[in-house]
Amino acid sequence: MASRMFIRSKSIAFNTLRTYSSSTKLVDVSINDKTGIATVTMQRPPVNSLNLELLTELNGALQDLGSKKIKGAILTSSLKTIFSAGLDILEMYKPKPERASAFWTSLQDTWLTLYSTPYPTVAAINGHSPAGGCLLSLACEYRIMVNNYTIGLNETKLGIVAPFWFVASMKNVISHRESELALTSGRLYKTDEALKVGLIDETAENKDDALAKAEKFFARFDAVNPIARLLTKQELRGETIKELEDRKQEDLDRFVGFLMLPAVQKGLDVYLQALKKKQ
Ligand SMILES: CCCCC/C=C\C/C=C\C/C=C/C(=O)SCCNC(=O)CCNC(=O)[C@H](O)C(C)(C)COP(=O)(O)OP(=O)(O)OC[C@H]1O[C@@H](n2cnc3c(N)ncnc32)[C@H](O)[C@@H]1OP(=O)(O)O
Repeated sequence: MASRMFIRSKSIAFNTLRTYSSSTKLVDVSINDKTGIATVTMQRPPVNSLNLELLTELNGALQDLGSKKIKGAILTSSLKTIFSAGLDILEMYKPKPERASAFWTSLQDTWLTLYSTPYPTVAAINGHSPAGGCLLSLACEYRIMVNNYTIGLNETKLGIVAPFWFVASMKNVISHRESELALTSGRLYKTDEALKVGLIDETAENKDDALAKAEKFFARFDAVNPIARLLTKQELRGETIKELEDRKQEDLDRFVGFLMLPAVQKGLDVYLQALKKKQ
């Protein structure tokens, strides 16, 4: 990507741990030379809502890492209290069909990339993570969440429906029963509740604690053959990936068609007004 800036800073004393860094406007990537761990940071204030541009940059960054020798990648946020507010509602509210198609395709592609990375992935969830934010976390292999925030697939609360691959992402992590209860009611779990049902794997005191715990997770693979690890991951995730690949166009058509329904637009309008009135 033309706007991407590559910096190699081996000789800079204050930055010796960050020998590779690639930063776009919305996504920062740094690789710690000592640990081999990449940190991918979403940085779209105020809430890291996932619009076409953020998704495109995120997908590009995750793909680039596939060609580097890294031990693992951590997905996190630059914001103090929000991991990601999910899909940018403004991409779905009164959309132009071409933009809506490009937007949804970029979400499908980002999920496919993240769900199938050759390197291990951890979501360091350092803030609220509703809907699309939860989806990104679910696509990682391990989730560590800072205390006192919320996470879940709350689509029904917006009058929209989580597509089959959102549902599959959830069902591959927590039980079918718990998924049904959570998705139909649009439940957002607090950190400790999410831990109880297995939606997250560990809690953390703060972001630094989450990053330290992510490093420990990657260390589990020190004594594991990387090819065996990757083939096992592919075996476990392959069916879900194939289903979206096979049904990509159908899923896109459903999304765009769904957005054009007056009742859906009305629901989004009400939700947006409620968000704004909150202050
Ligand atoms: C069978 C057919 C299937 C077809 C498929 C069809 C449809 C499915 C499609 C998609 C699935 C959807 C997935 C989603 O991700 S939808 C998005 C869901 N997200 C949310 O519900 C989160 C909403 N936000 C919040 O709850 C809060 O903002 C927060 C994240 C908890 C942060 O709270 P805080 O108090 O810190 O901030 P504010 O609430 O004041 O927000 C600041 C500012 O940001 C705006 N904003 C918040 N979230 C979003 C968002 N997701 N998109 C766009 N904008 C957002 C908010 O309105 C404020 O704006 P302002 O202008 O007032 O400053």
